[in-house]
Amino acid sequence: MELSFYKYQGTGNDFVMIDDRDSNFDEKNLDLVRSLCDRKFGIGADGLILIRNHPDFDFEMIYFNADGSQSMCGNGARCAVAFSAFLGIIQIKTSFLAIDGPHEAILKDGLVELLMGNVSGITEKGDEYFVNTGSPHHIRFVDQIKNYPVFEEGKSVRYDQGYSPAGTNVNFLEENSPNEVFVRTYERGVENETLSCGTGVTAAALVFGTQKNINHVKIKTLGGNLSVKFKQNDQGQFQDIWLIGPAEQVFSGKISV
Ligand SMILES: N[C@@H](CCC[C@H](N)C(=O)O)C(=O)O
Repeated sequence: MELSFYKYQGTGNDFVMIDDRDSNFDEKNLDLVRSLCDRKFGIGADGLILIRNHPDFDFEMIYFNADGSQSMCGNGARCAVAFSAFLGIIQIKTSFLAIDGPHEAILKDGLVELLMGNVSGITEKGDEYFVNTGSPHHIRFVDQIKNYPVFEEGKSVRYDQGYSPAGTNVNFLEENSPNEVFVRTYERGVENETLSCGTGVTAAALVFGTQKNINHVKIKTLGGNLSVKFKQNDQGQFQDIWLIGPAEQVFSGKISV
């Protein structure tokens, strides 16, 4: 059988996208997800996304990491919005469902603005932090980030007993300026550093923005630039969190499965 697919990337976080409005893709077939994401034997991607119909939303995004596990994906959601516009499902604004609940998004100035779920707060872990932005994220500030051993240190925190059994994504941050931070992320489910992680840079922006007392943070990643805007209430909860950045189609094709 031949499967039609599209390949998207959002600041270098790359995804196999499948128009599954007919619900033909067997989402229990994790071997198929893994083989499609394989960079040697398949299409190659950090994750795979199914776009499905939903009675109450413009569409439903079903996201898988490259290893077949599931969580919320910020860059993947921005790509899903761009893909849904390409398919003609949406125009400028959308309301869609993801694993962590409903989201809104706007296509504006060639970028995708994604409304993230509310965040209950930041947990301090010594001089490091934990934030759940739909996916779990550990945050560590480092010096000389471009030379930092992200794979080794990220893997060590990801498998730390304190995060067992679910594990966590791990983000390393360095301040570039009072309103800009460089972020590198080790991603659970990819089990490697990715060029960018949307839920990760959102977590990073909430920590950095709180420290600097600002509510608009610019982010640089190895894969490009993003920004995050948010509001914080007196109880330390975050709302109106917008992740903003590019999402582009790279190629499309058919693969035998
Ligand atoms: N790349 C994603 C995050 C995907 C989920 C993560 N790997 C996890 O399993 O928690 C993003 O852009 O948010």
